[in-house]
Amino acid sequence: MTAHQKNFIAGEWVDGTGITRDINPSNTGDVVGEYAKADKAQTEKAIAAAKAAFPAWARSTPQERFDALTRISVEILARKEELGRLLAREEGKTLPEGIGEVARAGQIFAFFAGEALRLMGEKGASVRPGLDVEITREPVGVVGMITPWNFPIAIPAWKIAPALCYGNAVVFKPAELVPGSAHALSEIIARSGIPAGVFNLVVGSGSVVGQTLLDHPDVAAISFTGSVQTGRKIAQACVLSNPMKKFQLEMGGKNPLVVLDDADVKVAVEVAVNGAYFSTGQRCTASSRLIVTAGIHDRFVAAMTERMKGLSVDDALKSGVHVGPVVDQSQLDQDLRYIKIGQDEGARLHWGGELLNRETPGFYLQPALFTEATNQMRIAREEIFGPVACVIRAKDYEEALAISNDTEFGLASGICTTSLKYASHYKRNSEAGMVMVNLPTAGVDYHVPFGGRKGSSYGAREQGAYAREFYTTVKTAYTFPG
Ligand SMILES: NC(=O)C1=CN([C@@H]2O[C@H](COP(=O)(O)OP(=O)(O)OC[C@H]3O[C@@H](n4cnc5c(N)ncnc54)[C@H](OP(=O)(O)O)[C@@H]3O)[C@@H](O)[C@H]2O)C=CC1
Ligand SMILES: O=C(O)CCC(=O)C(=O)O
Repeated sequence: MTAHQKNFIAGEWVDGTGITRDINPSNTGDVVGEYAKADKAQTEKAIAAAKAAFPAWARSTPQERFDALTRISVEILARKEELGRLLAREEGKTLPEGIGEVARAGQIFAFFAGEALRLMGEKGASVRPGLDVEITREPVGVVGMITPWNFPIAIPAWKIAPALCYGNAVVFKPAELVPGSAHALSEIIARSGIPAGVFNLVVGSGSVVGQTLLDHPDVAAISFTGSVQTGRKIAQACVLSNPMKKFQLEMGGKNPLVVLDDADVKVAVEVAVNGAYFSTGQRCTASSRLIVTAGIHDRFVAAMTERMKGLSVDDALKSGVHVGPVVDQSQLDQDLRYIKIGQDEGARLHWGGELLNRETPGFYLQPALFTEATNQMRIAREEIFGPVACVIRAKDYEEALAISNDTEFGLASGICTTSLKYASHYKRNSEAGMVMVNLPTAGVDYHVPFGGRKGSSYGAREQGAYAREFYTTVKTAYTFPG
């Protein structure tokens, strides 16, 4: 077993007060690594280091920030196979999915390297004679990042890259389940030339490290992705802290995919299988409600079942595998609990849903498809976060749209149709932050905004140039030249 990896605080690699073990969900006998766990005092040190380093970094030139972010991007992209393997081994995504996610992280850093050069202010005339008005953007300060396990490198990248780009200092708390990718990313950032203290890694639990970030007055902002339950706690803590913190929350989804009578069945099945089951369904953008109109329903379900029979569910690192394991025992228990709930509610478990034995001990679950579900059932209303989807029959487009919007979430939505009229209508009327036509609800570009409505998201959008809303604060300056 490898020696344990350390946290990065004030430019030094430091030991923690405990150890967390990173377990491979494809083979629970395989320990990916051991990582130092920080406590409250160490988290406070990281915050103090970030606070001390912030003023100089805030005044660094766009060229310095461009250079550092470019170096990070270049190294991530050069090592995408190796890092993708680490990611697949610790999280259970398939190897191509892992490599794809790492590449996306590298591209995100490249994008924000360019953004450092593009940040401009505005200058205008005052409504009062002889005065000038300038509007500029300044960094927010120390930003705490609390990230989930399902995208161990892309989500940290899309928070850390814009934070550094706009001159903020960072304290990064990854999910305890996936410290390996977070540590590898932190090593790359540590050698990028960014001054000591500007970036800090503190691995540890949400209740200790996360809570310390929330409680500390020197943390100016929190960027969070994870469950709705934790998101609510974070919102309350940020509002009650003194001074109040800026915060953004990216939370759950119960994303609908509408399949209309006029859809190309082959396209619809590919879109649905990808959206519902790839990355083991562990995406907040996953399509877990398949809303299918009556005229295509039976053909769609039959073709979907055939396609699902051909999915290979196995060790994430094996070639040719389509669906890797569930991330851990607790998530697997949640998936199985919901499969039972669906059956008890009267939905029909049409295909899959059983535990699978493979060569190595892992959390293998056959992707599950429910039919005869209604939108009132818990399996259609609550986020399961696993390879479980349900088909809901709709009589026509209007009913499908109404069901699609009848949810407390609003992250992503999709429609499969060959009709321009319905595609356009759906894009305008779907109550989601991201709408896809003939494409899976999951899988997005890195240079455009990401986020949702209703219970899915709170605060400014992430990714693309829109990220500057969260990571900068606006200043309005008036000058009377005399
Ligand atoms: N929408 C999304 O993108 C995601 C949704 N989920 C949903 O959440 C469920 C549970 O997953 P899980 O990873 O446990 O999600 P959580 O919301 O519990 O965790 C997300 C992050 O928040 C941290 N955290 C937990 N509690 C606190 C707290 N009190 N204060 C500060 N930080 C905290 C976690 O730390 P740590 O875990 O290290 O203790 C982790 O880094 C999933 O089954 C799924 O339904 C999960 C991941 C992503
Ligand atoms: O769909 C994607 O590519 C991103 C999804 C995501 O960020 C998430 O599931 O947490």
